Amino acid sequence: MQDRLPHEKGFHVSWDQLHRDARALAWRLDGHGPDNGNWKAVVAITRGGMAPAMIVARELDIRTVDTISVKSYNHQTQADPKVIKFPDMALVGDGTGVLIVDDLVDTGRTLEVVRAHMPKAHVATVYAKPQGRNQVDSFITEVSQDTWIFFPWDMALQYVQPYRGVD
Ligand SMILES: O=P(O)(O)OC[C@H]1O[C@H](OP(=O)(O)OP(=O)(O)O)[C@H](O)[C@@H]1O
Ligand SMILES: Nc1nc2[nH]cnc2c(=O)[nH]1
Ligand SMILES: [Mg+2]
Repeated sequence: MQDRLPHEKGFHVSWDQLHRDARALAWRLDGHGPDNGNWKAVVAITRGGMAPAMIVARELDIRTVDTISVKSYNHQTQADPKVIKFPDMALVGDGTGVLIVDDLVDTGRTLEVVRAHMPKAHVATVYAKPQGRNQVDSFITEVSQDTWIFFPWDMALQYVQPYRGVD
């Protein structure tokens, strides 16, 4: 058995796939906000949540978009998550009517920190791993805990050797 090829070592998400999955997330959330089905605002968890948050906000016609910046991973190694920039807390309050959007939940530690500041918000991610799934109210696709998800902003198209490579 050969070593796995680079494109087999994780779950690789294209821009197109991300767009479809973020739209599916918006479809799931549509009409479920607390104000006659409407949501008050979207808060993206930077940086990975920004692209999905933009797509969700566009689909649900939510014009108020803010960010919360959490720093935890250095490449694939996790440190203690820290909030380094808060959203406008006067706007988001306890989180009622607020959609918090991130690209994925892995261990759930990032969301644990974010939820502590907006306990009534609805948390939505596009992808979820089992360990962090309970931190999320809505998600689209689950992958196994040992899968690394590669996002389009972290990748480039490149040549790969065929399975039966030439010597
Ligand atoms: O559930 P957890 O184990 O806490 O991991 C999930 C978080 O990790 C990644 O962000 P990262 O901290 O790498 O920063 P980035 O979004 O700026 O790339 C991802 O975008 C989530 O926000
Ligand atoms: N890109 C990426 N960032 C992460 N942060 C925590 N888990 C992951 C993952 O699977 N992929
Ligand atoms: Mg992130």
